[in-house]
Amino acid sequence: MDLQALFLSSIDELSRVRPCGRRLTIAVSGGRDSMVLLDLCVQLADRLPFELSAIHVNHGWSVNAALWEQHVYTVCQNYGVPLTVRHLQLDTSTGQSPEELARDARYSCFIELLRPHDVLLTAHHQADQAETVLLNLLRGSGPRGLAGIPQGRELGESWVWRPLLNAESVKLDQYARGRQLCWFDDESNLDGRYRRNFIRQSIAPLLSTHWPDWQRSVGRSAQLCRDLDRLTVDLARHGLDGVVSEDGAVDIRALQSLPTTHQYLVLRHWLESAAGKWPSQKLLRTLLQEIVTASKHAQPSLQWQGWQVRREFGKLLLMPEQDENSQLPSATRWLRSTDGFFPPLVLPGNGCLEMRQVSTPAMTLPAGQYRISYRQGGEKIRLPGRPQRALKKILQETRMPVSQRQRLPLLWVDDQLAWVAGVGFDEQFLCHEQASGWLPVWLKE
Ligand SMILES: Nc1ncnc2c1ncn2[C@@H]1O[C@H](COP(=O)(O)OP(=O)(O)OP(=O)(O)O)[C@@H](O)[C@H]1O
Repeated sequence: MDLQALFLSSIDELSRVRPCGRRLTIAVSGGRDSMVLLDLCVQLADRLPFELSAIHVNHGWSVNAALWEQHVYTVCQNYGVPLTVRHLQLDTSTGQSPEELARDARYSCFIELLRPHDVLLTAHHQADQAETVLLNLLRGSGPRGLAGIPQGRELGESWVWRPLLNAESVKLDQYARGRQLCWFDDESNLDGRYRRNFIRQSIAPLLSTHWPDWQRSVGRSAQLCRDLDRLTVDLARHGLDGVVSEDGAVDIRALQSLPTTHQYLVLRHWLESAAGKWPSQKLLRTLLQEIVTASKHAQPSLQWQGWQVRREFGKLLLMPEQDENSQLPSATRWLRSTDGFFPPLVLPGNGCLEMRQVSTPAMTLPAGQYRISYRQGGEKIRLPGRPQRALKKILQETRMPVSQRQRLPLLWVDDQLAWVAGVGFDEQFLCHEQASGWLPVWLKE
C-alpha cells in the first residue's frame, strides 16, 4: 500500500473507532516525519471530513529552534494551514531526562490548546514503534509496555491518533524526497547518549542485516500484546467485582481465594483505576507479600507516588498520602459578624467552599468563627429531623469510597460541626426564615 492509501485507510479507521469533532490538528515538529504528515493532510484535504490546523512547540533548547519555528511557520502559511506556536522554557535542573521533560511539557501544551473532541495527529511510524517496544522490553515491561505506542488514545478531552504508525520509515523518506519537502534534522537525534538514539543508530541497522523486516514483526507483536492487555483488563475488571467492596476497599480474604497471578492482576487494576497510575511488579509483590499477609492485628501501610495503601480490618484501603497541609486541623479561618458577603473557604490541594443564597430549606449562617477541616475522628452531626449520630457511622452507610472520606471537607462554626460535604448540615443551622438561607457548594480543585 502506498503512503497516501495507508494514511487514508487509517483516517477511515479513526472515524470508525471514535466519534470525532470537525477539527484536526497536526503536531508539526519541523522534522521529516511531521512534514510528511502535514503534506499528506494538505494534499488529501478534500477527502478528509475535517478542518485542518497545526501546532508547533518550540522547546527552545536547540540553537536552531528559532529556525525550525520559522520554517514550520512559512510552510504552514504556504499551505494555508493555521498554525499555533507555543514556546517553552524547560527546567533541566529537575534530574528528569531531557527527552521526558520535553515530551511531558509538549503534551501539556497539546492538552491546553485542544478543544473537546478535537483530534491531534502525530507522525509516529513503524520505526518509532519498534524502538519503543525494544526500549520497554529492555526495561522489563509486561504486555502493556510491549504493546508500545497505541494507535489512538485519550488526550485530555481530545484524542490523539497516529495514522502512520504502520508505515515504514523508508516510505516516508521516499514520499518526502518525491514531494521535495524541506525539513530539519533534530541534532539531538544524533546524540548516542540517549537510549532511543543508541537503538536507532547502532542496534536497528545491525538487526536489519539479519531480519530486514524486523520492525514490521515487532509491530505485529506489539499489536498482539495490546490485545492481550485489553483482555487482562477485562479479566481484572471481572475479578474486581467479588473482591472490591462498594466503598472501594479490597477484601483480603476474597483476594487470597484467587490464584496468585489473578491476585496480581486484580491489584494492578484496582490501583490503576483508582490512582490513574501504573503500579510496578515490585510494588505489587511488596503489597502481596508484606501488607496483605501481615498479622491480623497489624495495620501496615505502604507509600506509593502520593498515595498510601493501608491494611485495616481485613481490607486494603487506598487513599491520597496525607501531606503537611492536610494534617492541619483547619485550612482557612474567617470571622463572620454580619450577614452578606461570605468569602470562599479554601482547603489547599482539595477545593473551596462557596455559600450561595437560596430559599429554604437551607442553612443559616450565625456570627462566629468559620473554618473547614478534614475529619479527625469522633465528630457527630444531627441531620434535620434525625437523631444525632456519629459521622463515621453515617459515612459507612453512604457509598462514598474510603479514600474520598479521608479528604471530606467539614465546615465548623466555632466548635460546632455545621456541614459535611456530601452529607448535609446540622439541624441547629436549619434556616426557618423564607428566602434567606444559604446553600454550601463545594467546588473541587
Ligand atoms: N516540538 C514539537 N512540536 C509539535 N509536534 C511535535 C514536536 N515534537 C514532536 N512532535 C510530534 O510528535 C511526533 C513524535 O515525535 P518524537 O518521536 O520526537 O516524540 P516522542 O518524544 O517519541 O513522542 P511520544 O511521547 O508521543 O512518543 C512527531 O512526529 C510530531 O508529530
